[in-house]
Amino acid sequence: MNFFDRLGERISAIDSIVSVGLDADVDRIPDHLHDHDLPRWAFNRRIIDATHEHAAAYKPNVAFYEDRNGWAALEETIAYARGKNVPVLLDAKRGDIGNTARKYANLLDMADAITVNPYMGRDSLDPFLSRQDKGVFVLCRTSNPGGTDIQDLELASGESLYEWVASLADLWNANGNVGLVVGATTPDELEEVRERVPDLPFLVPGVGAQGGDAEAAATYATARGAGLVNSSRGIIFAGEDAGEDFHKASGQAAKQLKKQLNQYR
Ligand SMILES: O=C(O)c1cc(=O)[nH]c(=O)n1[C@@H]1O[C@H](COP(=O)(O)O)[C@@H](O)[C@H]1O
Repeated sequence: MNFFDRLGERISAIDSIVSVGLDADVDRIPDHLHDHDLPRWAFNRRIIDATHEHAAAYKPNVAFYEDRNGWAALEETIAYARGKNVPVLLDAKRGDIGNTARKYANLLDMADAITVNPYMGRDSLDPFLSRQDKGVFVLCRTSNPGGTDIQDLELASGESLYEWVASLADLWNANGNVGLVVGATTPDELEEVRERVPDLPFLVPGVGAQGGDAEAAATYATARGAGLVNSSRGIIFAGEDAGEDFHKASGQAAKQLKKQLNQYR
């Protein structure tokens, strides 16, 4: 089954478009977990137990696992999340020449979807796009302040680069497996991109810690029954000062975000 059909089923089943970002910053996980062999896995397991009823997807950002023991923690985390029937979107932002991209695309063997960077063009994404059963989220208008530096540049056609990327991604969607990443910190752009590509589901990061617009995020994220609004630090570190009970606050934060977003869907 196509990734977005599976995601749509998950969203309907739990009535939630929340993506829980598993950005397990080793410097912020509670002290008592540092006795474990894989502290990030111990942390994520508790977060998943506390949040899975509200999680349409989990989104581990690989940056938080790219060091010694990180990969083992990531593998355990992904297997556990998928074991709970929650799709896993690997936030890897890959994109390289075709020969290298072929190898990067092997990441999809362990996850349900991935984020990719379109800067190097179509051939750099082909190895991902050809995986018909997996989701491919193309960076379009990112949530960070520097998102304006390149993505907002006006092309000769009068449209901006991020608008052009949205249209290209639509062309690349022959397998029905392409989505876009559009940040919640730029609600006007979210609306514009949604008008331009009515059929592409969005991953909308930037609510919570980055202060993005939850109403706009929920209003524009969904297409073909699928779409995600992600919060990472706002959920997983909600109980940072609660010691051994840290995960309870994360469960509450995920539930709260679900309710907030559901007001606008
Ligand atoms: O691709 C992403 O997920 C992403 C794109 C973007 O434009 N902005 C953005 O914040 N992200 C990721 O989404 C997560 C946001 O984390 P919080 O700010 O803690 O909610 C991080 O993993 C970011 O790398």
